[in-house]
Amino acid sequence: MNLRLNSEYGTLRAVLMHRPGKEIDRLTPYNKEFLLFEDVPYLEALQKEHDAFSNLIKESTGAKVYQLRELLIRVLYDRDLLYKLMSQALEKSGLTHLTEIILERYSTAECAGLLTGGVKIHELKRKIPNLDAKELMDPAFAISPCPNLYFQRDPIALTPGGIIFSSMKMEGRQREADLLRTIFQNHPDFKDHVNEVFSPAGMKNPPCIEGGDVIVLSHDAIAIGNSQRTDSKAIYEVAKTLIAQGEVKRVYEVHLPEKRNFMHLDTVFTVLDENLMLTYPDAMQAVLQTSLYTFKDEKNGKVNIKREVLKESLLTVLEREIPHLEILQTADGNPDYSMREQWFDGANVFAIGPRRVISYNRNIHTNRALRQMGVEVLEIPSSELSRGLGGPRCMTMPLSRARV
Ligand SMILES: NC(=O)NCCC[C@H](N)C(=O)O
Repeated sequence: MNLRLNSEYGTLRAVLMHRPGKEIDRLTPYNKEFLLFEDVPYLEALQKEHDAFSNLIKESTGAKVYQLRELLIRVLYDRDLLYKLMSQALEKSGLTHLTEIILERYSTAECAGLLTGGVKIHELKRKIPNLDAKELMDPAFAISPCPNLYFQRDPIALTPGGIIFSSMKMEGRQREADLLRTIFQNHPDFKDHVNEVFSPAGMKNPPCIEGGDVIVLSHDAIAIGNSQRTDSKAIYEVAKTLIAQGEVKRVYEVHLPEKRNFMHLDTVFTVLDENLMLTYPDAMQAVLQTSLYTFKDEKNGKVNIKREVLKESLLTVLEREIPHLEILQTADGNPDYSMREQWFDGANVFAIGPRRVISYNRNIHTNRALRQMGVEVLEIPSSELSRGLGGPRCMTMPLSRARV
């Protein structure tokens, strides 16, 4: 498998997803904000909705759906990797000294469960009666849960030049990136196909970047949101690597306001075909500025890039990049409905092929507008899935698409 993507809409061949589990049941009214949820979902219903989504992908495309849990268990059979991930996970609570005993008492599959679903002190005490963690209260987390793990778009990103390992801004999501990096660098299906464009591993204070901010625009260009989650410094590093490789000629840095509903670039637009985009109309106005990185020169074998601040609106920039671009607005531009539907990720549909998308059923006005434009819209239930403030694109990490 060639872990590179040259479009957002080539027919889907393989995708990575995570069926939500125990980690969702860790959410309470008191920790939901820290853990980046708008509400406390009902796990069983959430799983049913997620199953409907993954089954629909399989039925409509025949694509292989990888499940994160299975990939994780496979790599954790390597004891050294398991040790490393477990002790990293215990660092925040100051309990790294428990790594060895946890590995002794829990099976590999159970350890995968601890790494994704988290574990509390009193739960550990049931398995390890004389647990040495007196300084911590029983209800405290020894390992914090990863309830956002079903948003597989964010811990990595695939570009035409290879893979970006995210460095996640919010504390509640940072461990997700460690899990994904470990899987891709070690799983036999992937490890020999990793061409690293960016990784925070080994950096002291890595700049942040999240997959939801990375969008392939055309054969020559990608856009990266400078957002609540992604820093300018990381965009510069990614642009330098991609342009030096020659896989991408232009990298656009799109400055978004730091607002919860614009958290990533893919919450404000998605690409549905060579020249069709779905956008949230307010976001087009809200974009503060767009900058462009291109090749500058090569000195002593090192490629330098240049950055120019573009004076036009984002719309003009996109229209220049994508000839004959058609823009469809969420809820067909109706100001009330588009605001409502963008909150439930109306602009965040998942393209499974050119002009073929999967969308939340609740976004009825956007879905109608898509159909009127000739786009095939497959719908999934969304009462619970949407409570995490992410949509179908956010929940999927395409690993292979037909080249376009
Ligand atoms: N690409 C995306 O927009 N992903 C959605 C992430 C939602 C998650 N609750 C978060 O706040 O990070």
